[in-house]
Amino acid sequence: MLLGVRHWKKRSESCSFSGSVQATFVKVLNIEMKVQKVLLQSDVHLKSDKTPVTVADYGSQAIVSFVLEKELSTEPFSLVAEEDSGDLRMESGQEILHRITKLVNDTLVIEESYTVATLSSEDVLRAIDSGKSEGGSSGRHWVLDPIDGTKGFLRGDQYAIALALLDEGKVVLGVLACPNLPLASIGTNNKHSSESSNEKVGCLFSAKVGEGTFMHSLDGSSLIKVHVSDIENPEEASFFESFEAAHTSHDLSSAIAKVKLGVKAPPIRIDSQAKYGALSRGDGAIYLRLPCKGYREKIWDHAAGSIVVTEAGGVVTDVAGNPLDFSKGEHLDRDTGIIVTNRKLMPSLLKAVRESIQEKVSPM
Ligand SMILES: Nc1ncnc2c1ncn2[C@@H]1O[C@H](COP(=O)(O)OS(=O)(=O)O)[C@@H](OP(=O)(O)O)[C@H]1O
Ligand SMILES: [Mg+2]
Ligand SMILES: [Mg+2]
Ligand SMILES: [Mg+2]
Repeated sequence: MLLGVRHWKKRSESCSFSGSVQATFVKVLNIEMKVQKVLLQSDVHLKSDKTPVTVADYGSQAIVSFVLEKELSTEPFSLVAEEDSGDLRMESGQEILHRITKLVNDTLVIEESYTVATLSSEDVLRAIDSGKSEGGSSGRHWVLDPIDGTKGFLRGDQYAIALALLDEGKVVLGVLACPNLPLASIGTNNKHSSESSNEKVGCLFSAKVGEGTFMHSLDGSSLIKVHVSDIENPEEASFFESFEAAHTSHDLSSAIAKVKLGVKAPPIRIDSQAKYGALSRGDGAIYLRLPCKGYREKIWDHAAGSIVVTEAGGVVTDVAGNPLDFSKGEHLDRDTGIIVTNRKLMPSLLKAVRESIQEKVSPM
């Protein structure tokens, strides 16, 4: 763990992102893993868009935001993050706010460099609302998904904590923690394999523009540079997609992968940006995300994952083949879907996607 933290610190100095932020980030993970085990139904709430949010989502956002702001006290601080305090400020939100405040204080006490006076509920609300920035094409903005794949988190499956840095609208840093992702490959196209890490679970991916992608184990015992699969024949590629059928069209991706490309392996369906992490180390060669028409993707669902993949040699585009544009505020500006693969497979994948979408629009 410490090895990963020191490594990150060295690579990130020019971006004012110190190792203690990373260390605290890892502490947040440990708390989330604990919360995941004991989570009570009463700790789960539905937001206005009917998606779930838990004490762990709010607690994670408060801690990461609090620590980042402290670390970066000498420069303007801007954070675009998923959660806001609206529901917590209502009468009905007081009980959950109390539990979040306790969780945040319990976590910060463990991290000695942040032992401040106990935070009040108002301090916690303020920390959560630090994430209200809108982002955009100028200056620097941190982008945080405190728990990506909340539905996976609640099932005890995959989830991620995703933090990225935008500079003039481009992603320049990303860190993706996947506490439930095995260190060993979960796919068939694995470039990365480690005999000794077969049983271990918990990976932290980090990427800085121009410097590649690294995978750290959460216990700090290993650190490796990772690369996407170099498979050229689509038939041999395995592909990732969302676990939740409501988040992507499983039928359309099956038509693209099986029918058009001849992919033989069944889809690997996992929650969250853990898909980007797994693809960056070559577990599979393709990630297809084809949401319902009208769904607008948020930048925090893709910023960290996309740099983790591109720095590992992969390509991330919309279905027209254009790079994702993170400079337009909290939404990606297109609603057409996202495809991810290696450079060799991208032309045939793009062609297959285009044809399948066309056939869906005008069935024979
Ligand atoms: N309708 C719809 N379509 C597409 N995407 C949606 C939709 N609703 C939600 N979301 C976002 O999906 C995020 C979860 O990531 P995945 O879809 O990759 O994972 S999974 O569906 O849980 O398998 C999830 O992230 P979190 O809210 O951080 O969990 C949402 O931002
Ligand atoms: Mg959510
Ligand atoms: Mg998310
Ligand atoms: Mg989230």
